[in-house]
Amino acid sequence: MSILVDKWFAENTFHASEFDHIADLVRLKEEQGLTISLALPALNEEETVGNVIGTIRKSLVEKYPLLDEIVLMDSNSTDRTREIAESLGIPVYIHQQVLPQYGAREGKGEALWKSLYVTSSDIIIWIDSDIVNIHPRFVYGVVGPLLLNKNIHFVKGFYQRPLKTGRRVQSTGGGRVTELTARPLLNLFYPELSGVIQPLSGEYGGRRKVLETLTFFTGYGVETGLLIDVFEKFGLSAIAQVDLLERIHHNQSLTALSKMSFVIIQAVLKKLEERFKQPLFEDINRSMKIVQYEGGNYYLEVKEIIEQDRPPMITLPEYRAKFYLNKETEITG
Ligand SMILES: O=c1ccn([C@@H]2O[C@H](COP(=O)(O)OP(=O)(O)O)[C@@H](O)[C@H]2O)c(=O)[nH]1
Ligand SMILES: O=C(O)[C@@H](COP(=O)(O)O)O[C@H]1O[C@H](CO)[C@@H](O)[C@H](O)[C@H]1O
Repeated sequence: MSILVDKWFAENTFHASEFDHIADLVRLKEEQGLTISLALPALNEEETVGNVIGTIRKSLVEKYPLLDEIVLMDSNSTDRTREIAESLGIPVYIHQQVLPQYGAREGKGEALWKSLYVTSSDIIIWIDSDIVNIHPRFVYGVVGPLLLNKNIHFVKGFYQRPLKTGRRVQSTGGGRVTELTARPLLNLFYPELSGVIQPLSGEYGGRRKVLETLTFFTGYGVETGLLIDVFEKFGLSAIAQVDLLERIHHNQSLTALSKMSFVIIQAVLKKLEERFKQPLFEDINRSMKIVQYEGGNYYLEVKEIIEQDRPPMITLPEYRAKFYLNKETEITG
């Protein structure tokens, strides 16, 4: 196993600087007849979303036509996120209003799942919209391996992760759920994925023909579930990772990340049930007691946190009608 992981790590780990001749990427994209969409998940990101959109669009749409589409997939923000995005002229969707016949669930994964439906390209890239040090590399670095190697179907970014708490910024320390929950669990149960440096990174993407076949967890389990599913269905060689240098984002509180961890553990347990084809954990407790401390007193806040998933987008008739109807009629005549 270790040799397999080391070989993968050597062969499928890239650096963003390998792809900074963006004109070459555009040429590769056109030679392969591919299109590329960027979907931005956002929940109350008014502080950063405008700079994220402006920076990426200036470099990767206006200067170099690498991206064919940029959309914002909003989670019903209550701040100016949508207003800012609309003022910059990009399509804005509220995920709760997309495919309403399937209901609306809270969460980042729901936004990403529905972004498959509203975008149209062969390759979909996601980046978080709370990136403080945004740079085009967060997108072209993920696109690069997909254009370089047709056998790579899914690319994850990785980076140094400073941690900003209050006014203090430490050069490392971020990625707390990654280091304390996700990577330990993957090392325990999916050691083949132990070479993935940032399994939870929000900067990643892949080919539509792969992503549309995967289930999506609707909350913060989405990254974990997709990574495991791509590995299980397409193999480790279908996955690559790219060094995006450093990412500074809005760090959530430890309490918020404790809930995120609770979700990610559920995601791994669900994937284990699928691997062993047995309902191993269906009766586990999903009502979390969260310790709160206020005014010198402790109390327990009880919150039910159940990570749900959505079926592969390809199973939706609405999706097939949008992407395959012509092909189906071509075949059936
Ligand atoms: O229900 C949600 C929760 C989060 N996000 C977005 O998903 C990205 C990552 O979320 P967050 O920053 O909360 O996670 P963290 O990076 O702190 O783990 C950010 O762009 C959020 O705005 C979203 O679109 N919908
Ligand atoms: O990597 C992590 O531990 C968490 C929290 O990061 P920080 O400790 O606030 O830097 O952030 C990631 O996790 C989320 C759940 O997968 C992703 O949605 C985020 O994009 C990613 O930043």
